[in-house]
Amino acid sequence: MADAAWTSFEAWLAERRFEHPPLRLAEFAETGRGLMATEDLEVGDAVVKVPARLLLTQQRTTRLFGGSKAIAGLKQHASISLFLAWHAALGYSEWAPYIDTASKQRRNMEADHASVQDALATVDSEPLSAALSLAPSTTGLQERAQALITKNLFVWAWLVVNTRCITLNTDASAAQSLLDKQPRIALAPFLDCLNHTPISRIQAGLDRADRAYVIRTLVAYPKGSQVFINYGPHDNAFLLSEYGFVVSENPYNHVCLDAEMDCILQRMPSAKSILVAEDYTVSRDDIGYRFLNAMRLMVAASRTDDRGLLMLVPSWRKILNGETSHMSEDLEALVITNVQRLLQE
Ligand SMILES: C[S@@+](CC[C@H](N)C(=O)[O-])C[C@H]1O[C@@H](n2cnc3c(N)ncnc32)[C@H](O)[C@@H]1O
Repeated sequence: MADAAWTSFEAWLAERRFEHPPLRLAEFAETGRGLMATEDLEVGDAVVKVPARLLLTQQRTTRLFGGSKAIAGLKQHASISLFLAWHAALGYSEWAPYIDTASKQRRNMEADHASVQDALATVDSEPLSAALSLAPSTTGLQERAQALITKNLFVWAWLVVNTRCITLNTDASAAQSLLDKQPRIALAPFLDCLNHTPISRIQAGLDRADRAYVIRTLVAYPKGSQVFINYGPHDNAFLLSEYGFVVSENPYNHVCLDAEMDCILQRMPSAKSILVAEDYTVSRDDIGYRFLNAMRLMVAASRTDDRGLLMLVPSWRKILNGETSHMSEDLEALVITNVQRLLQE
């Protein structure tokens, strides 16, 4: 794929001593722009190693505003978006070759995915006004930012971050810190040209020895094929709203039955008072655990009165605690019949 923006991006990477594995930008019929292996990749090979110094994190974006505490106080998504919008507006930024490759994707998204309009509706313009009002006016930055950063530009930057950022602290050693801290996000040049497939298997994380964010593939790729990473266990509804695309045969697809269940529960006040009515799902290969257990209680409730149900609740709770698999053979057979009927409807 001959692309002037890509050529200058490659030169930009080389100037920064970023050596990437044998991948190049290419256009693919199914997925659009992505990265192609120019040599065979074996299991365990690095797909990308982004030097830590090139990761666009909130710390870096805060430096743009001279370390202003007010900017550091912004949420990280807003802060990185602001950095991108600001550098895109300047036009002569040292980040321009990277920003140019990222901006190509925006046009794809707008042209191809009506759902992006929904995503735009959810973009909160607050970070922009917060950023602008917080920027120290004595430096003239506030006035310049107000003149240069339009709402459209900021929305573009917001979408770039949304669709291209990685989460840094996902490895096992950071699991504990994830419990009490927000995930730390970053833009990672070059890595963010990799497309998603739910069947790719990867190992990803910060490598202290390499001082880089490293992704290794756990599946082999022959020369000439598209190399994928896995953005996470997302169903198509999530992929569409967050990234603007869907994949066929997505094993994470599921149907939410909350509305149907709520309708049934309206007629069963006693069961409704026991169940938390949400997150009832079924997928192609799996009947959601919450859904199945709710059906067990509802079937039991349909065969008895309120007092009878209260007597049954302890044995139903045993299923929740993993102490038993069902309340009785009879009830379980009825549950299966009811689930089948509901799914056919
Ligand atoms: C991190 S970027 C990947 C590189 C991007 N395709 C590009 O041209 O720069 C994420 C975006 O790529 C596209 N994408 C990723 N995986 C895809 C897939 N399997 N099918 C279609 N589009 C995909 C979507 O537009 C998504 O928002």
